[in-house]
Amino acid sequence: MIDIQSVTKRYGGKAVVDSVSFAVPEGTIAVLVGTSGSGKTTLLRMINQLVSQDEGTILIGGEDTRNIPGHELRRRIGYAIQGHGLFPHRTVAENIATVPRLLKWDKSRIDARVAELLDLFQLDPAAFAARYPHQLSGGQQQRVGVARALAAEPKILLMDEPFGALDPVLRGKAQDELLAIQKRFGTTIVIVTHDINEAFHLGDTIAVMDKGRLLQYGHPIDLLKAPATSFVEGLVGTFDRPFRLLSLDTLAGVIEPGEAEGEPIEETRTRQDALAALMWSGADALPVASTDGKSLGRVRLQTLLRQAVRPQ
Ligand SMILES: Nc1ncnc2c1ncn2[C@@H]1O[C@H](COP(=O)(O)OP(=O)(O)OP(=O)(O)O)[C@@H](O)[C@H]1O
Repeated sequence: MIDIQSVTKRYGGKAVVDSVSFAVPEGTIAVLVGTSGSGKTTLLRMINQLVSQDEGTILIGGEDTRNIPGHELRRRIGYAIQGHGLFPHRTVAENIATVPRLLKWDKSRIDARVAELLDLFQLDPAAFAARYPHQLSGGQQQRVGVARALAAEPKILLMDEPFGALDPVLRGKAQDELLAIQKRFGTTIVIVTHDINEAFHLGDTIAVMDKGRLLQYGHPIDLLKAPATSFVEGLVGTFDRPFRLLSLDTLAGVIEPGEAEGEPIEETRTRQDALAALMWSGADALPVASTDGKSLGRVRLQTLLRQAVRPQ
């Protein structure tokens, strides 16, 4: 658990983070969104004490971060930034091994961890371990950046616009990779993004910042159901709300018995994906299949439309 209590940071007398409080439960993803200059990066960097707060307290697992030496804290907390920040004169393997080496892991453990992470990010160790960052594509560099942040198995991962430089297709893949990794390791993640779609896709909770203040913090459904201010309402998109709502859940829960014509849709896809497929095909029901291709029933347009109504 990361517990941020009334944290303030001032530059030149002006509060750029202004008495912000919220808690991120263990094993969940909190997304920070908001206007440019609203204090998101500053807040993120206070969690690992790259920036020290002027007021307030940040507790990690109940421990006040100011009582933990900065270098130790930053070894315990993974940090990935836009543009990945890889060391240009170190190989991919050496980059990923940075923190395990500082922690004096033995060589065989480091090698095994590097190989595991490269595999996990679908970078063949034989082809990539010995390359230098400039010999990788932007998307590959970004994955190495996240792999490096995860190398010492941190319980907490901070990410500042990690996918900002990726094209939409790679960005979607990187998001899904992150969700899979988070599920596997139970990592607690705080991620800054400008992309509200990314926030809804990744966030168990979303924190909306404006001018240093936290306007709202809650489950994505809370933001849709009861936006705290007109700024939040505008951010979640008045016209997009029903689609966002459908994007939060998979098809499990709306599958009905029966048959339907057409290409089956997998049960792990979102309800928004199913609505799009139904609209595109002009059908009023589609077959649903499990990931291994087993037929599970059908999803009906009418059922999905009922799910898109403003929650009470
Ligand atoms: N070291 C610093 N010295 C002075 N002012 C700073 C410093 N770091 C940040 N600021 C100011 O604090 C405010 C918040 O900056 P921050 O980078 O946290 O915002 P942000 O929400 O992450 O912005 P963006 O989305 O554009 O990255 C900005 O007005 C910025 O100019």
